[in-house]
Amino acid sequence: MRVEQLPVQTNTGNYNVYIGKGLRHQVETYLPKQYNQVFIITDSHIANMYLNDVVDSFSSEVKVSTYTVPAGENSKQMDWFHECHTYAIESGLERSDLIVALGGGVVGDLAGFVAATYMRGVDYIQVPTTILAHDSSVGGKVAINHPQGKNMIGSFHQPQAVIYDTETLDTLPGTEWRSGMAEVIKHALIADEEMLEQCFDLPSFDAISNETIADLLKKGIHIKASIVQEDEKEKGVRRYLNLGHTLGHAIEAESGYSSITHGEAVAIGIDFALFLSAKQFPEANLPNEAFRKWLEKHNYPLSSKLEEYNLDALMEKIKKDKKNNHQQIRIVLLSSIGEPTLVPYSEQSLMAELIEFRNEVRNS
Ligand SMILES: NC(=O)c1ccc[n+]([C@@H]2O[C@H](COP(=O)([O-])OP(=O)(O)OC[C@H]3O[C@@H](n4cnc5c(N)ncnc54)[C@H](O)[C@@H]3O)[C@@H](O)[C@H]2O)c1
Ligand SMILES: O=C(O)C(=O)C[C@@H](O)[C@H](O)[C@H](O)COP(=O)(O)O
Ligand SMILES: [Zn+2]
Repeated sequence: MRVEQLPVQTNTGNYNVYIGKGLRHQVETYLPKQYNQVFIITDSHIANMYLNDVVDSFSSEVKVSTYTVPAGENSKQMDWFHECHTYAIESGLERSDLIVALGGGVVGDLAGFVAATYMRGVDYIQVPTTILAHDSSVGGKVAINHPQGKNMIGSFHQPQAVIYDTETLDTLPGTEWRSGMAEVIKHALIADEEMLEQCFDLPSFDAISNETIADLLKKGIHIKASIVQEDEKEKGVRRYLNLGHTLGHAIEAESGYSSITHGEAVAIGIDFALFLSAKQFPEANLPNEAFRKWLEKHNYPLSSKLEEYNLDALMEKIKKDKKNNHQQIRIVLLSSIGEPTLVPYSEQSLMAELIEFRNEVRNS
């Protein structure tokens, strides 16, 4: 079995992303140092499938405790964050110990934020189990949601390692493939035209070979790591990783973090960003038609979802987006494939665009 190692170097820490089959059985082997105690945070779906494997991967000298939150985005909130802290204290977790985030982006963001704050910060590792987590496990953004906005309470806290067992993807449901592939194609759109063509040419997600998905995940991780290395705390180019997220996050918050996945919401947001990009950069050769076809081919919700939301309510959420500056809304657009840029909009002009976009989707 081939294990690949992708380095990530940031101002606050360097670490490796290990990617290969069966790595959940060897988690301890890939840790950069020894820990006396580890505290594994996971969710109720993953606990049934992979928790025992990860627990068993530690030698008997290491004390292992585990905590399981309900599966789903609603665990990325204050009550569960507090519960994790309570259980960590009761388990006797010390400052020199390790937190393990075993799961998708929800567990990764929650457990990462627990690690960033427990005793003012302890080490943690990411053990991702979803396609989407090729994005969330790298780069150190950790957070929980607020009813008024996505990831509103959080920190930057880099993991000590990312140990990505691609075998776990065998059990991932179709909806979660769809969610994760939206972040894969996002990485392609902002940085790699060849990868974008590869995404457009994919067969249905359940027919993608192990080699192809591993290749796409590595390309996505490489793009993400390069951007994070240049701008760890999102003062500049890291904002480009937010392509599709201005509208995407507003949709998620409006849905009460329940009826749509992160990636599906981001996919709608990317479609909107491409719509705006074509107007801002009329000379550019943008893949709007190909992207829309890709959404249709893979059954992403678009028109049905857009009809569900009140545009004024979405705008209220957009006005709280973290990229905004001096009350000005700023959206990531593409001036061409691989050339993202941040474009300011007034509330009025963006509302006019949202209305036009919804009409365009209705008529398409
Ligand atoms: N920190 C970042 O940089 C970053 C980047 C992208 C997304 N995110 C965040 O990630 C979250 C979404 O992550 P996600 O899409 O992984 O969702 P998730 O963690 O909720 O996982 C999706 C679902 O799949 C289940 N699951 C996970 N792995 C499985 C497996 N191998 N087999 C079967 N079922 C499995 C989970 O139990 C859950 O029900 C959002 O909160 C988003 O904001 C963070
Ligand atoms: O890592 C980043 O930076 C990203 O923007 C990646 C996004 O895919 C991810 O959803 C992230 O959590 C969004 O961060 P936020 O700061 O917009 O909440
Ligand atoms: Zn995202």
